[in-house]
Amino acid sequence: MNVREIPSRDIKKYTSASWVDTTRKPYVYGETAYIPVKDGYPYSGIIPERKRNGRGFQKIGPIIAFHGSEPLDSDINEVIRLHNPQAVIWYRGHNGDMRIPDTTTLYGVTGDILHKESGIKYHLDPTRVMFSQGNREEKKRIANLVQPGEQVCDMFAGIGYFTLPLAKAGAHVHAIEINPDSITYLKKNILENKLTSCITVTQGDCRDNLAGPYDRIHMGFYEAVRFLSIALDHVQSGTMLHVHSIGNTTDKIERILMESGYEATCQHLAIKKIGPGKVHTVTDVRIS
Ligand SMILES: C[S@+](CC[C@H](N)C(=O)[O-])C[C@H]1O[C@@H](n2cnc3c(N)ncnc32)[C@H](O)[C@@H]1O
Repeated sequence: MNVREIPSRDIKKYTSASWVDTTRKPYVYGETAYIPVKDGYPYSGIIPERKRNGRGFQKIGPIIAFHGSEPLDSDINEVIRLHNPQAVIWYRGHNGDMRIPDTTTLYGVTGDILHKESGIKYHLDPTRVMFSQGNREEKKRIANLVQPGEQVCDMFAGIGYFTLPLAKAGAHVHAIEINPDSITYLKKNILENKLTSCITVTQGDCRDNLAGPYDRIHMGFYEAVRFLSIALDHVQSGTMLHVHSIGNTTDKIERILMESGYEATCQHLAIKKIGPGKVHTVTDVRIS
């Protein structure tokens, strides 16, 4: 398929251009989009037609990560040919509450890399700390909700996945993280994005380090519901909590709110599919 390579952020600008072949879908990998070009129009490259059952992968900076079952040699060779990555890794899953990746390097050399997303720079080593591109839209949604000067707590801050977009949107963020490796990247990313004046970092268990009341509490952890009653000790009227889960846990959340004596409104949203029949979700809880 003939394509033109453009920055992904510009994709909407080209939807009605005369040269775009709208019968085919563009490929979007991180910051780059490959737009299918109609016959007879100039193109900048050729990529194979998307295979119906082709392997999906994530591009984290210059590293390509396959998730799920072990990729075939043909999958690996194809991504090397098309994307010339620094390394290709197989991400089998992650371990424990710190979400430490379980990976095998299939090609090249891994290490600290720079990944850019929505104008934010993230330093990380994807074999040491997790990164999910599927949360990109959720980061934008949350950042759009922020009012300048808000006091926000990010209870599971990691390397700054949500902390950095929240701070860039004008919040003051208390970022709590238990994994020392993630803390190292978090501090580096705060400096890199020039957000030192609006983020306070605490290394440790969020259950021991909350210091509310906060205007917003971000709980970006699939088991966030387990931490809800502790978070509720740090809210005030109007506080918004974003409680992540797998599947719909709104009933559980409403029960905890009731038992803790809080009135609130809940809105449940899907973020991404994470496996057969498994959806990563968020419930927005607004305390009355
Ligand atoms: C952002 S990742 C979660 C990604 C995904 N939503 C999930 O649940 O797998 C969660 C982060 O929370 C951190 N974490 C886990 N338990 C914690 C705790 N009790 N206090 C502070 N941070 C914690 C982990 O080290 C990890 O960096």
